[in-house]
Amino acid sequence: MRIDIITVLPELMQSPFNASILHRAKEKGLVEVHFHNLRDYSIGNYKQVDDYQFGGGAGMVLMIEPIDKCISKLKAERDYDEIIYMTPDGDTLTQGISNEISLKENLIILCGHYKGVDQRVRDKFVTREISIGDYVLSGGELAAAVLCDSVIRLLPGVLNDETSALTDTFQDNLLAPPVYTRPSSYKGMDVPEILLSGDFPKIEKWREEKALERTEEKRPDLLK
Ligand SMILES: C[S@@+](CC[C@H](N)C(=O)[O-])C[C@H]1O[C@@H](n2cnc3c(N)ncnc32)[C@H](O)[C@@H]1O
Repeated sequence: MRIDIITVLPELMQSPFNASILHRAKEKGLVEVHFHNLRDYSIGNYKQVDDYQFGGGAGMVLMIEPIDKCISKLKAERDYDEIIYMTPDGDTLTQGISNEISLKENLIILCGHYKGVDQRVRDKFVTREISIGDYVLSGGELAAAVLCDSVIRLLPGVLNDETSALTDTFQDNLLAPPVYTRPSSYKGMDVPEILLSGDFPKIEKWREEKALERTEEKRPDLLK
């Protein structure tokens, strides 16, 4: 998979991609992530990427021309499956959306800033709009990092044991069951005996029951 991220703050994006699973995925050549500084496509003597909004009002708007220049350059080099705009009024990110996007090959992710991007960018270039929740961030960078993390960990070969992602919360519309590790007893708190039994069919059944119990208790909406 290749991901091209367009941003006015590429420096904000470095660290999430240089640690842990995302870093490993890049090292293994399973994903390529490229950052494009929108300021490299700025226009005019003042190297502008944003301007006041028509009609007045507080907050600058990212202009269409630098974004058009950047996207056109990328599209001239390869085909993209999706051009995603991170925005609080997009579809709320779910595991299902991440699963679906993990099957794509080439993605552009556009990060907004200030009041967002000129609406014509959304009308003309963007194929999908994604929000990471009902709150407003200062820019799309952290949201893009969240989307990328949730997608990249699903790519074959990224996790040491691929079945791990399949047993995570939200896969199968269930929350994950509780997990424990050593020691089996700590200050009077014992790990459920079944997990120490070595009886894997029974352990599997116990996990299914606990996943269902937890979902009924915390997220009954998922069961509907
Ligand atoms: C300050 S916000 C702009 C909010 C916009 N004026 C509005 O009310 O919808 C700046 C940028 O942050 C990003 N952003 C903010 N909240 C987000 C969220 N919940 N999910 C995804 N992106 C978000 C978007 O790229 C947005 O263009």
